[in-house]
Amino acid sequence: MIFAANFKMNHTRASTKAYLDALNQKLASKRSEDRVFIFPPSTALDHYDGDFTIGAQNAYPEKNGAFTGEIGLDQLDEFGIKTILIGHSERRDILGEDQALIAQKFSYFKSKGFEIIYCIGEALEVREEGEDTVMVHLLSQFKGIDLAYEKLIIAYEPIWAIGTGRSAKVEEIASTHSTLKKHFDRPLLYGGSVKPANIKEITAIEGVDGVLVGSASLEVESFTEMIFC
Ligand SMILES: O=C(CO)COP(=O)(O)O
Repeated sequence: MIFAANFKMNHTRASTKAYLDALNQKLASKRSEDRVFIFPPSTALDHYDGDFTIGAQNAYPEKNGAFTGEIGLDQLDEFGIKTILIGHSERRDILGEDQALIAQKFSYFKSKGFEIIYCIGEALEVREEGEDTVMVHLLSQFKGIDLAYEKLIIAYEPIWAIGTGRSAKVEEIASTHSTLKKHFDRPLLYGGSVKPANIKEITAIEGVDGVLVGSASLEVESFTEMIFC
């Protein structure tokens, strides 16, 4: 199983370090086949030792240059970061990233050999149109994305389940994952209100290879409870 923590705009450099120290101790007894990813805010990127992978929540698809407010390859290289999250709905919807920019980021970081966690997801009004419409929407978010990339992990995160406390139902996750998996042979994570109370039933679903967790990953006790569920 893959357990990925997306801190979003939470935690500081100091609190990330304290979190990772505590996480590291707990991970001493982790199942060797499980993988743990942490995506801290960019100000907390650093070299950290431990049985986990640190990734960037975002970066601009250039080495360096005149891109005010962004970080690029040079800033990630400084800390040996080789993992990136791309396509999160908050970046698509709040920061206005379109599919062309997302695909550009994908191609750039693929060319640099990054492991990419690529997010897709639909809004509630799309879900309400039914599974066929959901699929058309989700597949449109693969435009320009090489689904055969060997360092690709896909994360399905229905927007209506993110930060709402209301995860998608087991049947919805099972059916969406099984249809999505006809289109690629890569690990597929579920994200959206994953928490200790529902981790067992979500990770038991066929076609779920792991979880991408926001709110419930912010406390190290809660995140490790899920890893050891
Ligand atoms: O967006 C998410 C992870 O990327 C999910 O967030 P929540 O776990 O807070 O719903």
